[in-house]
Amino acid sequence: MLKVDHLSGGYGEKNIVNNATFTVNKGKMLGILGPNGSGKSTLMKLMSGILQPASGTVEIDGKELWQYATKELAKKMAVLPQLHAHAFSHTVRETVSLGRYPHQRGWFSSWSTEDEAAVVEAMEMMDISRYEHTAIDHMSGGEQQRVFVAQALAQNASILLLDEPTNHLDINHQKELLDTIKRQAIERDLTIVSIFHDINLASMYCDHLLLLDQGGIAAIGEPHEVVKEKEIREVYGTRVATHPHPELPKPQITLMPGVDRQAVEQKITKEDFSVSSEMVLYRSAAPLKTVSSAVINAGSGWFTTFMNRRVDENYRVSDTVEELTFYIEGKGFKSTDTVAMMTAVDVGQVVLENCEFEGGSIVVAVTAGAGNGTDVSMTHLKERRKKVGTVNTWIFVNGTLAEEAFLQAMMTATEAKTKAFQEEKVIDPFTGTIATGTPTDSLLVAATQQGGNFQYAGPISELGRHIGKTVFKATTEAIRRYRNPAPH
Ligand SMILES: Nc1ncnc2c1ncn2[C@@H]1O[C@H](COP(=O)(O)OP(=O)(O)OP(=O)(O)O)[C@@H](O)[C@H]1O
Repeated sequence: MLKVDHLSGGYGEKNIVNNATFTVNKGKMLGILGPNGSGKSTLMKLMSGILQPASGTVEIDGKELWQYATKELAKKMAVLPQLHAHAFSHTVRETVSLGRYPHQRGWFSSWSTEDEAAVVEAMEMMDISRYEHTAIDHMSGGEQQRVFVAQALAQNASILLLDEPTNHLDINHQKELLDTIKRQAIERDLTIVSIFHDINLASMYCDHLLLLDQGGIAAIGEPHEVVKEKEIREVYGTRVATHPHPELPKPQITLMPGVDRQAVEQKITKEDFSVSSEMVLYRSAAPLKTVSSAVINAGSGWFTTFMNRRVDENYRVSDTVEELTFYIEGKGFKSTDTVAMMTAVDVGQVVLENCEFEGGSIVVAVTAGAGNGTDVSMTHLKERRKKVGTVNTWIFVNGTLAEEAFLQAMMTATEAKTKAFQEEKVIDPFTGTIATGTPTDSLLVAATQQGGNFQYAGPISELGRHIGKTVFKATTEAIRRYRNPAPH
């Protein structure tokens, strides 16, 4: 265990680090974050004993740093300093072997099988064995960095202090290095303290984070307690947005540029939509912020092309995404910039509605098939397919939506669709009750993110009221057209 208690110090009279108190337990990894000059390296130097503290203590396993003899301390603690352009002419193997010095009695006179095994293992872990005989001044910055990490690992200390270990490394080597270090922490119960400039990497790999601001601890805790928009903005002086990592319960940040988005001013109306027997298509002049359950590019993103494609009733392919991607590209659109849905319903019967209101307007497009009407409260049957039936609903908003407004718009639209099914008395053929939708319905909300601000889109908000009313109207009309198609 590493314990830092009321630690202050710096260079000469002036303290750079002020009153730092924290502990790092065995098997845990602490990330130190902070802007340039905030004192991260100085704190590390105080922790490793390179600098004498002005006050406070650093304890390893209950004993203060100064009570350890140099070699004894080196067996306990390995340090990876910030890498500078030094021109060593040692080979990789020689450099890594230097990590074994605390285990030597005389210089290399007592090279043991244990020393050899530690060096070989460290070189393998850092993927540098093939450069074993290369002089490190002939290697790239990233390769050199891996050599020095291998040297620290070869030391076999229970505490690792790392100053920007991912400096110079490409994304794959950053990941490989941090995976290795993290695995070491878990398997060998190592205590790791590492300085990071990359907040996202630190959040992903560290158990705890410490945010330094002008030598003082501005925040300490689990990543979700430290990586917060307000804290990061205050300490780094830059605007960020936080969002969850897709696979891990760790927050990530995205920088917000100081330069505004160069958006083309536009107002979407239903007259901009093209309808053919093959598809309903809308192409926007500028990317629209979109949330959808489409087949291609579901989830959230920014897109300019929106497609509702008609497929044959007997359309069956093994990979729908691949087939639809191919179709989109074949039509001359970019699949990375297109949100696409499919339906077996006659898309020529699409209902398009404009709705103007205070501060904005919306366009709603609905294609509906009611042959597979499903009562969601009674869906106990597995195979339900009867006839053609999918409701694809698009809502385009001329306005700026907050995150919650996107989700509320989807809820409001779903309720409006269900009400339309009720109004049109669409029956679930398997249960005989009124259907609430179909099993394959899709929904899309896209906004220009210009003009009026809409924080909410629930049923009593200005935007929600109009979404509810317009989606209900368009869906009832689409169901009527499905039942009683108008000639083209
Ligand atoms: N050897 C030194 N002698 C005197 N002052 C120093 C020395 N090293 C650093 N400083 C000062 O201490 C302050 C903190 O430096 P430190 O290197 O700890 O910051 P850091 O957070 O690691 O920065 P960076 O992100 O740029 O690496 C700086 O203002 C710096 O000028």
